[in-house]
Parts: sequence; C-alpha cells; structure tokens
Amino acid sequence: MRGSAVRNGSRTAALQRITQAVDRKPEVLYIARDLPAGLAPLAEGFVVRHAKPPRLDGPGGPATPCVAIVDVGNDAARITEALAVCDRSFPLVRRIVVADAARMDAAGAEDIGGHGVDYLAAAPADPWELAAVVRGFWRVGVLERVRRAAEQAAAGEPCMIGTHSAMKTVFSNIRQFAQTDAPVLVTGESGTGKELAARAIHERSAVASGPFVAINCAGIPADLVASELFGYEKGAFTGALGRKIGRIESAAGGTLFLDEIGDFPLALQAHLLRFLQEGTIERLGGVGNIRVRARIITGTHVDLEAAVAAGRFRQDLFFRINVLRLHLPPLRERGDDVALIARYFIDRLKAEHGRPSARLATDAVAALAAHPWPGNVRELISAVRRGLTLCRNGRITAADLGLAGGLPPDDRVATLEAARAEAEKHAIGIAMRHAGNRPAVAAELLGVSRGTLYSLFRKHCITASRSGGAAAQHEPECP
Ligand SMILES: Nc1ncnc2c1ncn2[C@@H]1O[C@H](COP(=O)(O)OP(=O)(O)OP(=O)(O)O)[C@@H](O)[C@H]1O
Repeated sequence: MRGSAVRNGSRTAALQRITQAVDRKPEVLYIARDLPAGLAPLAEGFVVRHAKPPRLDGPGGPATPCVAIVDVGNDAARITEALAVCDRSFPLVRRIVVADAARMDAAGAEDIGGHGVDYLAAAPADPWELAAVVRGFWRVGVLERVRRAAEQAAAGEPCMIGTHSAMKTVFSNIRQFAQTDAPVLVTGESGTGKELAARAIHERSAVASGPFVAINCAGIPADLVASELFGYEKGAFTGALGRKIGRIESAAGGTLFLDEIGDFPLALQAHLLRFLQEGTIERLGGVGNIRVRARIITGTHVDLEAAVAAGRFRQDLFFRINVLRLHLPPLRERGDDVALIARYFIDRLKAEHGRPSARLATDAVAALAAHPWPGNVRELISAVRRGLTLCRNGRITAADLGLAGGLPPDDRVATLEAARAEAEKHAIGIAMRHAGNRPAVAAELLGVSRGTLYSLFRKHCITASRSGGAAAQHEPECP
C-alpha cells in the first residue's frame, strides 16, 4: 500500500517534471558572426542565445541549451573552432552545423565530423528547417524522459526518498544540477546514496536517454584501471586478443559516474584530466584520439582537499571535478528519515521474503532512531532484510533487525502509552551507550535538543550527571 503510494508519488513528480519541461521553450545557442534577420520565425518559439565565435568560454549560465547551431560559413577551420568551444562549454548539446558540404575539403569535413555533428543543414540557414530540427531534438529528449519515468515506475526501481530538511536541499540541488553540463562532485560517507544521487541527476538531465555508467575506482585492481577505463586495441599487450571498448567510451552520450575518485591511481590521473579537459581518450595501443561526449559526475567518501595536500591527488584534476558540489548527510543526521526509509524497504522487500503483512514493532522504531548507522542506508537495508527474515507474525522487532539491546520479542506490553515509554527509555539507553554517556551527543543521535533529552531523563527517572556528562543510571526502577 505504502510502496505503491511512494511509487505513485514519484510518478506524479516525474509527470510534473515532464510537464514543466514541455512548457519551457527549447533553449538554442546560435553561434554566428551576426544573428541572421531570417531567424525571427525561429526565435518566436525559442529562447535564442547568440554568441559571436569564437569567444564563448565559461559556464553555460542558468540553463544549458538543448541545441547549438553553428553558422559561421563554410570554412572548416572556423566550424571546427566553434565546435571545439561547444565541446568545452556545452559538451552535451546537440549540434547543428549550417554549411555547404560540397565546398569543404575532405580533411576539413573529417575534422568537423570528429567533433560530432548531429545535423548538417544547407547554407544559407533556413529558419523553418532549423526550427523543425530543433523541435525534433527537443521532443525526442522529452519523450525519452517520459519513457524512463514510466519504465522506472513499472520496474519499481529504487528512488531516493527523504523528508528531512537536509535531504530537501539535496533534492533541490539534484534538480538544479541536472539542468547543466557542469561536473558534479558528490561527497558523503559510504552508503549514503552517492550513486543513487548521481543516477538521479542523470535521469533528470539532457542525456537521460543515454547510458549511465558507474565505475567504482577503488574496486578495480590498479594494474587494470587503464585497460578497463580507456579500453585497448588488439595486440596492445600480451593477452589483448581483440579490441575492447573501455568503460569511459561506453558512457558516450550519457553520464559517467566515477565513484571513489580519491582512489584513482596517481599515475593515471593525467589521462583522466585530459579526458575531462578535451573530451578525448586514447585506447591502449591505439594511434588516435577518440572523442567521447559524456557528463561527468564523481563521488568520494574521503576528503579530497586533504588528498591534494598530501600529494595523493592532482590539484588540477580536483579543480576540474569540483565545480558543483552535492553533499549527502549521514543517515544518523536525518531524523525520522531512518524509519521512513526502513518502511520503504520493508514495502519493497516483504513480498520477496514471504512477509506480506510485515511492519515495524514499537521497539524497532525506537531502536532505528537510536542506532548510529555507521554503514548508513546500505546498513539499514541489510537490517531490514534481516528483520524480514527473522520476524514472527510479520512483527519486526529491534532484535529481529539485529540492533544491539533490542527488546526480546514478546507480547507483554499492555498499552500503547506503556510501549512508547518503554521504547523511549530503551532508545535513550542505547543512545547514551553509543554517545559514551555524553548527553549532548546522545541528544544529537536521538535527533532532539539537549533540553528535551533532560526532560525525558526526568520523565523516565533517569539520572544524568551534567558536569561530567556521564549518566549515572539509564534504566532506573520507577515508582
Ligand atoms: N535516500 C534514499 N532512499 C532510498 N534508498 C536509498 C537512499 N539512499 C541510499 N539508498 C540505497 O542505499 C544503498 C546504498 O546507496 P549507494 O550505493 O548510492 O551509496 P554510496 O554512497 O554510493 O555508497 P559507496 O560510497 O559505498 O559506494 C543503495 O541500495 C541505494 O539504493
């Protein structure tokens, strides 16, 4: 019931996004010496940004254009120059080149092709033709988003959930960052959802129809990183029996997520930097550069600034990836989201575990709130799986979740009020233990103010030493 509500919610959100996207006018970047007068009909239905070649460096502004029209004459060198500027500033836009192909030399045409041209329009520019092509590219993008949203809803793919204010900021950043091509660095402890966030950006971006390729840089043996990422040609080394396309190349037209970027071998960081700067890679044993247009998102759970200071990470590479920053807070700082995510996964997994009526017991809710979750959401999912396996009559207790100090499953609790009081005391006891008996830390773990914790101490007759910060007794006998 709840699962379908969540899915319906995300479907509604997806439809809203699509409606907004359709309502927005396609944004077009027109690269020409001057805006042709005949562009007026095109400009009516579009937002046209005009740039005089070749001065177009810098960030792409608030929104990234969906299409760039290069209309700089028939000189192949000038066209290549304008496309190179696109590569640098808007690597993912579709490119329309207006030129007379018959008046170009073969070498020049090859140079232009190397930058990836999506449509060649005959010169002089026909505004009606351009308008039709731009609309086509725009609609394909929107349709792709509709298809993805529908597929996601049908497959019940995990979506990122949360109601805590910190997560609302994360969601708003994701929506904003998806509108640009700029590199995003996702930071956060292990298991906080960095890959899920990267995927969410991809799915809302202009390249949603392309592949999402996630690479865990820490998971590839150092001596295989180069061949795995950049690929190789037949005979590049002993055992290279045929050509292999690298993971970076397989992300062409989509998003490349490099997780644990801090573990990327120092010796190969220059190659990665070149790819990020120039958009080209070279396969091992290859002779030429291969252009790869892909959006770059990186993830790290280590402090990259410290890695730069320690000489383990190139500073220029750090500057290149650290353009937009998305921080995922640890689960212990997300308050009620812990129970929300636990229920979300119970709904998703209960059928698989043969527990159609599974639900959390009161002590489980309290224990979930008190646990510090060093493994974050990943640890929470494991606890839920364990709970679904061990629970009896569909009632998942703290003990079933494997949370330390969980109450043994029983039916002794007579009233809801008594159950709440018991759960509160229990949660405070666990929090104090994890906090080394420091009430300020325990209050933070419990997601309440210090004042609230002290009033709970009084309510449950718990005595705590304020001076030394040690609680004298957490589970007292009350009259
Ligand atoms: N807010 C969330 N809502 C629902 N599921 C989540 C959320 N955050 C994370 N998850 C789930 O938690 C698990 C771990 O997430 P993910 O792999 O994205 O974390 P990570 O930070 O990339 O971890 P690592 O750094 O160890 O690779 C995944 O199964 C993911 O679907």
